[in-house]
Amino acid sequence: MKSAKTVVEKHSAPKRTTEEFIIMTLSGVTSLAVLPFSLIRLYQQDWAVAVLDIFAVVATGCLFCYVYVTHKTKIPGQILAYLSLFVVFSTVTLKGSQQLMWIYPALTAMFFLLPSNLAGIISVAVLLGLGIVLRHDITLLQALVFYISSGATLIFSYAFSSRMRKQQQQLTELATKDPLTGAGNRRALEQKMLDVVAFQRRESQYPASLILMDLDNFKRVNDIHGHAKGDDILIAFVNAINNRIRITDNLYRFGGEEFVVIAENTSLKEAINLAEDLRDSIERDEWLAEHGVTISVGTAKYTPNETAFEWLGRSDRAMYQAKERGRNCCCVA
Ligand SMILES: Nc1nc2c(ncn2[C@@H]2O[C@H](COP(=O)(O)OP(=O)(O)OP(=O)(O)O)[C@@H](O)[C@H]2O)c(=O)[nH]1
Repeated sequence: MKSAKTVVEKHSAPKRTTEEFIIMTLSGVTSLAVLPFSLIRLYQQDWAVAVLDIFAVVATGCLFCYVYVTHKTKIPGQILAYLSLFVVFSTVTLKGSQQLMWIYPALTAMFFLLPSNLAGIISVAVLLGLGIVLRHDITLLQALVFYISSGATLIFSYAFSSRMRKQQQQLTELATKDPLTGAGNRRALEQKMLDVVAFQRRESQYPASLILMDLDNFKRVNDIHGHAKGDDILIAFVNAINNRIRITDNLYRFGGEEFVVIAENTSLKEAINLAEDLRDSIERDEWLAEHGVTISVGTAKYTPNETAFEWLGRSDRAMYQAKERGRNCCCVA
């Protein structure tokens, strides 16, 4: 059994996610890049385009500040994507083909702000729309150059953004999942506990409980059946627990044969019932029973002003109590 003492207690400043970085870069650059043009349009008294440009500068500036302060990205990303297209489309409609080159950065940005397939569909629709708007303004050869160059931009952006998202997902899994069992790893557990404790300090009316499970006499199980079978048992155990808990509950591997369920919005009574259900489902699992697998369980509800370390420590002590009572049972802190 591992000690609970190494759980990180420090609240580090939240780091910027890739999405935040992308939206802040795009909105910041757009705001600064369009600013001189809005001033030129004002100077030229080209009011319609000046209003559009000033609108783009202010809106993208606001989006930058909003993401900087709140760290939220979903809605700001969508707004930025549609806003860029709207401004480019409107400027081309007002000023003609001389404004067409703005479509290239707008198209590229779309693929990093919206899901790749949606961005692809919208981009094709916008390119067709621009073709209709400019049908009397450009020659056939110019149209051909425009469609081939914008099509190439579109394909490149699609390929690059899809690949980036896939790699990002793989990296996230590597950083947060236990490679053997697929349960959340210790780092993910620590982060989740800090998040839950922070939430509990704001919204204490929603109870949260920890259920700490330790496989009994696992050393002996390994000695009898071999280490490889021991690994299979850990995988089967995680599958059995995942089949029983709610989708909103989270299962983490805390140490070698020690696992934690964080049950949010769950009272102590409900958590005690769940802990007993989990213990029972492992005992009743035919294959696990064949290998003599049982678990000892410690349950603790979050109490106000407690740190994540203290909370986990209480559930750890409850689990030790269960071991002392002869194993294959549940105790409450
Ligand atoms: N197969 C396998 N075994 C592991 C893994 N991680 C830890 N273990 C084994 O789990 C065993 C844990 O042993 P102990 O901490 O002594 O605890 P225990 O034998 O389960 O005894 P109690 O917890 O007191 O019931 C050790 O033999 C570890 O080698 C793993 O990833 N795979």
